Amino acid sequence: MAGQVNLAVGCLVWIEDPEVAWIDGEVVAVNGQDIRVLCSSGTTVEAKSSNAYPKDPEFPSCGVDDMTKLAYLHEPGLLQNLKCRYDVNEIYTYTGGILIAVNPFRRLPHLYDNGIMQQYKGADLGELSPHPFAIANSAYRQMINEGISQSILVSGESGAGKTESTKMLMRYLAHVGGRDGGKAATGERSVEQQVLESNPVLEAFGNAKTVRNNNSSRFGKFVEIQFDRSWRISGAAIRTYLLERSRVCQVSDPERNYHCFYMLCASTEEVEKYKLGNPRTFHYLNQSNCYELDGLDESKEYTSTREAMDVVGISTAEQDAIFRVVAAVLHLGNVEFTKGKDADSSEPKDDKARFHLKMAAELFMCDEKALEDSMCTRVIVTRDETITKCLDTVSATLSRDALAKIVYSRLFDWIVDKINNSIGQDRDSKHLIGVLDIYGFESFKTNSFEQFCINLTNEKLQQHFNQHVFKMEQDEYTKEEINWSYIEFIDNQDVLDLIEKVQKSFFPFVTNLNFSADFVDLFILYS
Ligand SMILES: Nc1ncnc2c1ncn2[C@@H]1O[C@H](COP(=O)(O)OP(=O)(O)OP(=O)(O)O)[C@@H](O)[C@H]1O
Repeated sequence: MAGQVNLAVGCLVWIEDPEVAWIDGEVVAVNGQDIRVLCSSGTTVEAKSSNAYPKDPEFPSCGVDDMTKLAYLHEPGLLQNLKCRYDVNEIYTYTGGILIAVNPFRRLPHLYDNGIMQQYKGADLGELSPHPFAIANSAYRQMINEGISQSILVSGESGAGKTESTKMLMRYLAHVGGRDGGKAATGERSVEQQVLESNPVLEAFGNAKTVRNNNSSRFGKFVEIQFDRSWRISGAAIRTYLLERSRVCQVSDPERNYHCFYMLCASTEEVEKYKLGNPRTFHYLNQSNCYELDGLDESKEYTSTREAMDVVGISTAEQDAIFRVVAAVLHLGNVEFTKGKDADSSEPKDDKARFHLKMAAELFMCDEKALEDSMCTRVIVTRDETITKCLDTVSATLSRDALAKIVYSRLFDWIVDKINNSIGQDRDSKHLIGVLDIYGFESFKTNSFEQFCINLTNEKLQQHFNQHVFKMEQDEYTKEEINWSYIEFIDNQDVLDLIEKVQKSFFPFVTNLNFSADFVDLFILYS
């Protein structure tokens, strides 16, 4: 859009600003490609006309509830609209059939009560103010009217509010499709209640404090809500993707490891039972100086996580087993290595390392020597023989961390399976609504491989968004025979090539861990 409009004195424009992103003003002089702009802040700036974007003089002061109503669809125009709405507490805005949510960072309970849910029931998309309830309602209606399953994608940067939005979508679906009365009368928990109640458990093991978000989901989640012939919820399944495994043994300041580690260390009884202690004494936690979260009592969190586990059908014995593994992972991280007797070999460094090795083995319920060997040696199987090769201290440490990551991610998968078994799936269901909450990414100098994958998938989503919304608008204009210059939407080949490369290089490794099915699905979803 920039540079395509002839600017004359008196035109209103947007100019990029390094501090506030965009500033608006009026063109007061034009000299070829150079323009002088008197900004609304009172300053005068010189700019190239090719870098200026036209500003709509008739832009309504409270903005518009659908971006496609804007005169100019460029970045400053979209941001201005979102900001105007945000200033009057309107955090939701449509772009065609897509809902944009701006994180309010404070509770707005009046937006989500039962009365509001009731209002959206049956209303057409666009009839009422933009809202996640409207999106969920539209998916539910379309499923009924067209008889086909629906999916809702929730995407955005870390801390943008995806999980909160997902919870609102689920609450609405539970409201319109739930079996109120029925099971509740018998004291049994309904499917929708169980799906909502599984959140605290998943968050305890899959969420962590990051720079952006104190409760950041470090995994992607696809919740499938299944419906019966009378369009009532009859089953559900939670599928999780791409748990950030590297966080188990690598945490950068001021972030934290997964919440469950700190909760466990705060429970006096368990600390004694599992020979734990202050989080500062564990290598997997003390790489960062952040141990506490403002306003959060970890020992209370531990109790509520166990209560939430009761609710989703995880027995007390299973809960004990889960936390035993969490404690074992902490002990494992403290097993340091020193050079062994043979060349390029290694062994536990000292008595302290031996103690943690013994504890880890005890808690994993495995043989101590076998656990040591699994870290200090590598077994190579050839056609003719089996060779056991010693590992030096660096390789043994890498083996230890790999083991911790695999154990933790398997534990997470086990918990998800357990929740799914308890909720129960309706194998006969022909219709479902899927909600995909793909976890947010942050751009750091050294992103982990998991973050790299997420960035790729989000980039694909972004492309999908651009193509879908603006292509839809173009089609609409064509239908109405409005003169509209075509934009050609070309898939970003670089991104496609990169995804292909990642798939090829990553799958053999992933297959070893039995995660291939999830990855294939994920990539199919976005490819
Ligand atoms: N609609 C909302 N109302 C009130 N607070 C919100 C809302 N959306 C987000 N927040 C606040 O922002 C925080 C971060 O939101 P959320 O956890 O949903 O982000 P996210 O996009 O899922 O992040 P990540 O990808 O890191 O998991 C929440 O803990 C909450 O405090």
